[in-house]
Amino acid sequence: MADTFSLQRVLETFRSSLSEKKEVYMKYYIAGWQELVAFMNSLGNVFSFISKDVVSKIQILENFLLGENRSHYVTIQSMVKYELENDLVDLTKRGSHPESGCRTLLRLHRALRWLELFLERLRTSTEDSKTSVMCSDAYNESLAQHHPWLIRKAVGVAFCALPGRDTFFDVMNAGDHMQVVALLGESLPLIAEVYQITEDLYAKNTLLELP
Ligand SMILES: CCCCCCCC/C=C\CCCCCCCC(=O)N[C@@H](COP(=O)(O)O)[C@H](O)/C=C/CCCCCCCCCCCCC
Repeated sequence: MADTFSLQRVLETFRSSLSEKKEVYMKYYIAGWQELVAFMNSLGNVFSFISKDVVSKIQILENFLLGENRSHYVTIQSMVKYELENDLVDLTKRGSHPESGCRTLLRLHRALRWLELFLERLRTSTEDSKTSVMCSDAYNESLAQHHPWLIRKAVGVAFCALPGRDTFFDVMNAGDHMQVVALLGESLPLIAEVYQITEDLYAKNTLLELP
């Protein structure tokens, strides 16, 4: 992974994650999250409890991707099929498979919706828009409904430490504000497509509420 965050690279990674058959390659999905975590780490220690959680989930998925059953973890579709056919998923309460690929990826999948909503707000924001408000509105509309009160409070505190809109635009390393807005316009449909494909797959297999 390169040192400097680049929105273009996130875009390329999510683009690479989609196969011709519209399956999602785990390798690139994870790589996309690694880029995003690198960005979050650059924001300071107040976000470390969030990035630690994402990193641990990435690690669980990477272990599957490199492990002895790796041939079943090439795409999200093959992972779901393999884990369900072999009873490797705790479907109603946590039991003998508390860290299945399906439940771990579901947590990142929900966060991808937050990202989509946040970036859309950033894309359409004006000079006086506040990143903390955009971030927390996107959070309340997505991830918050899956988090207990304590996490929601801690996340709310972290949002107050977010840098302003100009800093966000600069760290994306995509040129001036107009270029960033254009690149966000290009990236968002891709992120939305990856999200929707995963959402439909999980819905079809009744996996959207995995414990
Ligand atoms: C393009 C540049 C701008 C955007 C860059 C954003 C970079 C964001 C990187 C990561 C986003 C956060 C992903 C959070 C994943 C959360 C997964 C989760 O829900 N975990 C909880 C449930 O897990 P289990 O207990 O069931 O295993 C876990 O309890 C939560 C722990 C920590 C709180 C997570 C809060 C997420 C808030 C999302 C906003 C992040 C703000 C980042 C600032 C840019």
